[in-house]
Amino acid sequence: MRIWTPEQLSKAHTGETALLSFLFGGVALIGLFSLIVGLTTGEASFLIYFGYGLSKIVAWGTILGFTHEYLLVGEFHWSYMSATAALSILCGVIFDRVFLQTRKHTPRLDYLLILMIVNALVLLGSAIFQIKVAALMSITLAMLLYPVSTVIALVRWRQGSSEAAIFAIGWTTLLAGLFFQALRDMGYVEHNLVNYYLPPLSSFIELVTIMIAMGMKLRRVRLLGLESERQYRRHLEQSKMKLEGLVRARTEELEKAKLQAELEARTDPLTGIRNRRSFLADGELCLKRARRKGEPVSLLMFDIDHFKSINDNHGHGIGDEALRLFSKTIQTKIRETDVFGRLGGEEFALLITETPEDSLYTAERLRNKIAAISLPYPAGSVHFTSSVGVAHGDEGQSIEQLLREADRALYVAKARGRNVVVEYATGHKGEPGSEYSRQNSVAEPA
Ligand SMILES: Nc1nc2c(ncn2[C@@H]2O[C@H](COP(=O)(O)OP(=O)(O)OP(=O)(O)O)[C@@H](O)[C@H]2O)c(=O)[nH]1
Repeated sequence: MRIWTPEQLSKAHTGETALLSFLFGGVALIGLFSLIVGLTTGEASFLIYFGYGLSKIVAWGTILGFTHEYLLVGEFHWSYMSATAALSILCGVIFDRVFLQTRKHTPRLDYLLILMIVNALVLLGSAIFQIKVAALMSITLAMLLYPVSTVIALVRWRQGSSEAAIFAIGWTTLLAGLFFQALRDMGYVEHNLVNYYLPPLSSFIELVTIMIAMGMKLRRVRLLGLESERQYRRHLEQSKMKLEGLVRARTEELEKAKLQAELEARTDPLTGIRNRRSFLADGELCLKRARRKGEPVSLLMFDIDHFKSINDNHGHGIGDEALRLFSKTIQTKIRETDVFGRLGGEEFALLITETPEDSLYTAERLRNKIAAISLPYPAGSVHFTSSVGVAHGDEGQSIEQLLREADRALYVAKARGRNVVVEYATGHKGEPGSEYSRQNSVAEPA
């Protein structure tokens, strides 16, 4: 028993009021802060924490007697304390499950938390229906199960969650406060002002500590989000580069295929020289260029003599080889600017920028080279000759006209016994028999 002087009483009352304002104000502030963060970030744990803070204000307000003093004046009943304690336990355990993600990471221990929730509901029911025995049993079980959250927090810490360690400190502080209160209520600890407010203070410290743990978790989640965003961007960049590489490679492939297709469209597959279409196109260009420069142009048309008999006597393979050797021989003896092509079958054409005399000399030279070809054959070698018709582009003819003229000269060459050069003489047009003025006895130019 202690007798207070009025000053002592006033001083103690002021101190008590300051402490209570600090505790309840602090809890209210934390609750409000959680509500705002929960609403702005959409984080469920902050909203539940707001409920937890609110339930603490109600529970401690009732346990410390303020509810009966100010709200339910003259209506004290034990069940109020049980009901508010049940609500506080309920909110606290629901928060633990969400914050520590026990269902996902510690599924077995999670059953104990579910048991705590069920027990809290039983306590609430006992309070509502005022069944004292059930309430006492339920509150005792709740106290026994309280350390489970600390154990789970330590397990989660071992699993790598650093904020779980802070949570464990906070929850253990609360445990210590509740244990101390139980000792005090059972008479093991002295009933004084400090001991009276120690449990709510520990509950307050728990609330602050867990708030820190929540901040840590929020930061970690934010960093994880940033990291995964960075990884996603990097992945996107890599995919983009890969795709660009693929597109580039595909474009190059298509470009190559296009060039190849163009080449094939212009080339005779057997001899590798221009085909008829390509010869006509390039020949026309060559004609125009020569006219623009004032250069003379001549067209030489070749036809291998008795080619059918080569096929018939030695086989089609040798015939093909003869065509290849023929075009190779001509190709190696002409200039790069000359236009040479296979018109079809055993017929070839060559457009050269030379004077009529020089072109006849070239025709004769080439005819001789062809006659000298020796195509190896298992039973010896194959020889062949070629007749040549020459036309000169001196009257502005088109390439087709020149070809027609050279073809007529070639026809005469064949008629004259083959292996000769015959020139289409434009100057004698209209005079029958005299238009093919020259043959293989053309004189070499000086
Ligand atoms: N091996 C082979 N033969 C071909 C090819 N193209 C055409 N020929 C053959 O060439 C021969 C041409 O025969 P003709 O038009 O009668 O002429 P030719 O036997 O040379 O007689 P002349 O021209 O009068 O001297 C035909 O038998 C064709 O089948 C080819 O690409 N390869």
